[in-house]
Amino acid sequence: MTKSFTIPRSVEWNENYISLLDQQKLPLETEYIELRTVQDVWESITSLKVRGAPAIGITAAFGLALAAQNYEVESIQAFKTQLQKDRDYLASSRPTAVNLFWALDRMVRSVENATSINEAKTKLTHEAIRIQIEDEAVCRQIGEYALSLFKSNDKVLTICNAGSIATARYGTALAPFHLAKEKGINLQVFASETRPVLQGSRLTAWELKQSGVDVTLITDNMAAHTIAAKGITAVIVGADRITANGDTANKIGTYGLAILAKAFNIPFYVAAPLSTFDISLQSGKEIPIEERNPEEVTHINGHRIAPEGINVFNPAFDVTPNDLITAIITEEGILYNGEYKDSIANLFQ
Ligand SMILES: CSC[C@@H](O)[C@@H](O)C(=O)COP(=O)(O)O
Repeated sequence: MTKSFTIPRSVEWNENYISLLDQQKLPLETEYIELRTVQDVWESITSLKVRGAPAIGITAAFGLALAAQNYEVESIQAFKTQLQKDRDYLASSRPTAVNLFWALDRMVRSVENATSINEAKTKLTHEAIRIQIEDEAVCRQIGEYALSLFKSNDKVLTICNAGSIATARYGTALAPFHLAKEKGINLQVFASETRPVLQGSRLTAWELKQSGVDVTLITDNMAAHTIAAKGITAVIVGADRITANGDTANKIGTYGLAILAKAFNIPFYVAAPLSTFDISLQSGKEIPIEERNPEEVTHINGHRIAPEGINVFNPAFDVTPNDLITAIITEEGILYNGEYKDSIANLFQ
């Protein structure tokens, strides 16, 4: 029996505002907020109301289109100067997910040849909509390729939320689970809660449950025991930036799961669109890793759980070296360990 896809879009364009699913409020409230200024957009990205690499890029693209609608400038040159300023401002909202810069730069490029302000405004809106529509198709294709790596009754571990709400639709690492549900294939998912801000328990558990996927929540420190006790057959994760050699930045904790997968001799998959690759960087050592507010570690839901004045280290991402990654699943196909340098270069020729 097939089942249709029910997860709502997390970002919607509405001509003079952006409607955004506030991911900070999930799973307790499904609330949409209205972003009306470029500052609203910047704040929503920084505060994780929208998060997940492709969704950040989509929101920023709409943010630039939105900002440009209100420019009070007299010439197309002045328009482009203001656009570049807003591009740089939005680019400062988060440093690690390369989709943010990819989407913003694509927006700026889309008006390179515009000769009038009206033409440029229309082009920006169309480009942002295209970025969202393309991402949905890309995610579905990633899901199909990823699903081909699993068999019925597999038990798969994931971390963070690389799901529908982190993209235009379907997600990357979660796409195969949504598609399996549509096709009536049974996959069992184990979601790691993902401290400090709990994207696994708040978002992945919510999203997969909404979709009717068989999902079990664990805390992050239960991963090794769960792999052994439940017979996990694979790990799949998303990505925020993949360098030319296949090194992959993703949510903090991903690297540890890759080491566990190797220790247990099970495959470790990364699922990501081409917009997440940064081939200007040769290795993961060059990826800027965001460090966030210590309060994310010392507090849960506004409640202090650590002593006042404690030293805190709060990196939001880690980098998994390419040799620990069994395969990288893209919309163009599956890239395998040992060939990343060549296969990634080929993708961008
Ligand atoms: C399809 S989303 C891929 C990644 O962006 C995701 O795995 C992740 O690490 C998100 O981190 P977040 O800090 O929630 O934006």
